[in-house]
Amino acid sequence: MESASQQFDPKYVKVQLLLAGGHQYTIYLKSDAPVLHSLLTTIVARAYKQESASQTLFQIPINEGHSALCFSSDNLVGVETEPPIWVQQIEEIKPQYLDILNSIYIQIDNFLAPNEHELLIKYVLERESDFVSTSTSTNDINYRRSMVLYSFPEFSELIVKRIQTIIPDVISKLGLPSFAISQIESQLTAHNDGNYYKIHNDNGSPETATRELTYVYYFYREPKPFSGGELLIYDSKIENNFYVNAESFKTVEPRNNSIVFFISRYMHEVKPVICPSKAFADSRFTINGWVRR
Ligand SMILES: O=C(O)CCC(=O)C(=O)O
Ligand SMILES: [Fe+2]
Repeated sequence: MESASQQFDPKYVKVQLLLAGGHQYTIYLKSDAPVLHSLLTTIVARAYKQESASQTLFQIPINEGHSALCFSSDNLVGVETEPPIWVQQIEEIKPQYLDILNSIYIQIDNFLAPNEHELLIKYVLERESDFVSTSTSTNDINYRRSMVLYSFPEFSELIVKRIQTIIPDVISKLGLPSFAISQIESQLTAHNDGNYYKIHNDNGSPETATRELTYVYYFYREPKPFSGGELLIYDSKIENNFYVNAESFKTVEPRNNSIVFFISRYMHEVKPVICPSKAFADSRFTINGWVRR
């Protein structure tokens, strides 16, 4: 920290500190002074929201050492330097990725006993004619292609009861605060060759707003008669105070006799199913639904 007379010495840099609240201080620092380096790295770290941006205390002697300027690094808004010092941009860290909220899901294998799983497959194969084409709330015909069975009381009761026993554990594993469950809905779907469900969430309308959790139980005949049909669960980010999907996602394999739970607000999609036989019996079947608060 040097006197104003040194401002013309090329080894010195005139540094104007811009602090929160509109305060400004002008100091002169040697171009290789560690504190100058710290001031600049604080600005860089904060611009990129790095961990190293955690608070530090600057204590800078001024007035030839007769006074001290102390401030916390989080009050440092900017640094003006003369001659200009350009800080190298950090190319590989893109700030927006740091704000991504990672989606989490739970997948539990062997959810039903082998005999229950077998009976369920037999049950759906006998009810092919009761299946109807799915639709979406927007009635966009290109948004979703699959078949659905709305009434299957024997198995919906079984699944709902099983879910009730594990739901407190699932809620805590997903990091959600516990909530009182008002209802568990269920439907039975079949995705055959070329079927899909484009990106959507499950609680975006007034009628679905109380859905907290989505579950999907997968079942099909072995050997696996189709490929594709993965469930993609997108990570989120907040844009203009709204949750929107990020580009990144988790890929869920629809494993036979497994059940998946995730937060209904997450955006998700079902990739197209490839089922060479095109036989209904070879479909990717699910019992899926929603846990409402
Ligand atoms: O079949 C799946 O994997 C998910 C289905 C789904 O997202 C839905 O029915 O809302
Ligand atoms: Fe969904």
